[in-house]
Amino acid sequence: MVVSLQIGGGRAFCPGLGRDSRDAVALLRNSACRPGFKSTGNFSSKKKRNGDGGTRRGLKVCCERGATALVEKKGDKERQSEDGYASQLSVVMKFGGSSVASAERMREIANLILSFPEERPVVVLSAMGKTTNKLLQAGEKAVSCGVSHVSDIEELSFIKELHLRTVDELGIDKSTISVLLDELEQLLEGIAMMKELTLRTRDYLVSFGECMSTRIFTAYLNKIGSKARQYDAFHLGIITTDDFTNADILDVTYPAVAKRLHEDWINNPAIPVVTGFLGKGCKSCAVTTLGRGGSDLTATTIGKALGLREIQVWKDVDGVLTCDPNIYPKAEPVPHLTFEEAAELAYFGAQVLHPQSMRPARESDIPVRVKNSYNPQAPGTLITKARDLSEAVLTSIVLKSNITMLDIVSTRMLGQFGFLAKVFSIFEELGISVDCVATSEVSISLTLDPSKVWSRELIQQASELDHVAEELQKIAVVQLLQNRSIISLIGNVQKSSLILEKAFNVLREEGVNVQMISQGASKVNISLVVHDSEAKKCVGALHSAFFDHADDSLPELGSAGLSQNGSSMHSSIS
Ligand SMILES: Nc1ncnc2c1ncn2[C@@H]1O[C@H](COP(=O)(O)OP(=O)(O)O)[C@@H](O)[C@H]1O
Ligand SMILES: N[C@@H](CC(=O)OP(=O)(O)O)C(=O)O
Repeated sequence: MVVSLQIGGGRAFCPGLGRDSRDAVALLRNSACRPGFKSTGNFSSKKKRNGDGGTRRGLKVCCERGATALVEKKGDKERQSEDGYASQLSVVMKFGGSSVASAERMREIANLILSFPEERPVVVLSAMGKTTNKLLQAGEKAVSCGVSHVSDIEELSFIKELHLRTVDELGIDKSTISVLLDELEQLLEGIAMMKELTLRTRDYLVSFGECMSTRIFTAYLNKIGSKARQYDAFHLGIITTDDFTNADILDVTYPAVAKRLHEDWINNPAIPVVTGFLGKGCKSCAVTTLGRGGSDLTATTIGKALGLREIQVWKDVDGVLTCDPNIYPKAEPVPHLTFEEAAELAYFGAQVLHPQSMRPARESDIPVRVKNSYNPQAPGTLITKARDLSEAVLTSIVLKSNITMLDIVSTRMLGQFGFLAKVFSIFEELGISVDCVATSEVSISLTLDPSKVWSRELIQQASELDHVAEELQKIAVVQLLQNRSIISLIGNVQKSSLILEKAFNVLREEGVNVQMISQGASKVNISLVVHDSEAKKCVGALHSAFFDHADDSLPELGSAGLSQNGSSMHSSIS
């Protein structure tokens, strides 16, 4: 593109500027500066008064001779990072464990990143392959194996071998990770000595995975001539609550991360490579983790902090699929989702996205693209604020197994007020999170969120459930139903009657009794609770009915499932 750039009187003008001002930055950086004015790469956003009294946003560009050019921005509103600067970085590219599982995969990922020369990415990485699980298993074994046997722990040998082999195959220096491997062994010896693995230690233990993968990848990028800089999230400014193993990101994170990445880039541009999944506890200052799969949340947090154009999460599947492919292999990619649909899908158990990861993206309205690092040509799934739902019926089916359901029937008179409040105050007091709820005047069915008790010991979970039942029994008859599954139908709930009719026809044909139905205020999700033993069969049959024939016409009418109202079935469709 020919760009006429005049620098003089503090003003530069680029006619035909591309889709946003970052194009101008790229042009300036490369060749567009007038001879004698070489861009220093120091750009910041500035508002300029225009003729009719309004303001237009432009880029203040500092050039080598100290001249200042103002590049007018036309078109879209320019994105601002949390520290007020226009970000020089354009996208986040997050790669999950399977995308960085070996030296070969790391080479492919490096090529993939470099195949987008127009992008200036922030790279977020998970630990290599199964490293996180192996670290946790090693920690469990260390508790009981005795200090002198730590070096024999199979998982420790696996981790050492994998990382040393990777370093070797990539031709980078062993010292990149050897200190960390020594520290890891010492930590396991400490666990063996103490004979305990606290949640805090567990987080520190798993952090070795991301700390090693990012160091290896950064060294490799530098080796092949692409300047990169490694960051540990806990030193970058990702500040969290002190809820070890399931920490929440605090708002102070956004300006801190923006400032650090921005300043480093200005002083010495290099591709930032950040550890996913990790943070720093606000009070403890110890390493925390964001819950399993938390690197997705790291990516969207950085995207929001810097006000980037797009957040990409690269996985081992062609995007978000109509169903978990491990449950139903014929699942197909969903081209477009809203933040709300994606959040609901993740929250109700689709492993493909971390449950909290959509929040920062939605708050800053930054599109998230889910792509396949094994098949980069596949279009993937685009997640945005809104999409055309006029033709949409069902988007995806999600299965969450092994959940506990409670049927609670009041022992007081019909219509007794305060019953629901009392029940929920018991859950609040005990710090237990509830997933799905369906109510009538004197009874409640609900399911408990397993992710919130995921980190607790099984034994502790069992005694907590007993405690809940004990408290509830003071005001109600309580039935604890275990081994249940929630099947969530994510879709256009404007068509809920069609979805329910079709779904219940299918379930009737399968001879399955639904034990609870819940449709929340989000209007994108209808949840059905069935017994674990029937759940996979139901998902397969529902998928065939809704997706495999691409035929969403009304099913034959019949006395379908809505007329099944066993004692524990509630419908709270609003
Ligand atoms: N609806 C779904 N769409 C896509 N993948 C799903 C879905 N439900 C479950 N999965 C599983 O999620 C995996 C991808 O998520 P994850 O393992 O966290 O990726 P990564 O480690 O690359 O971030 C897939 O391999 C697939 O087995
Ligand atoms: N390594 C962490 C964090 C993570 O996000 O992993 P992945 O992107 O591979 O799901 C985990 O296994 O939970």
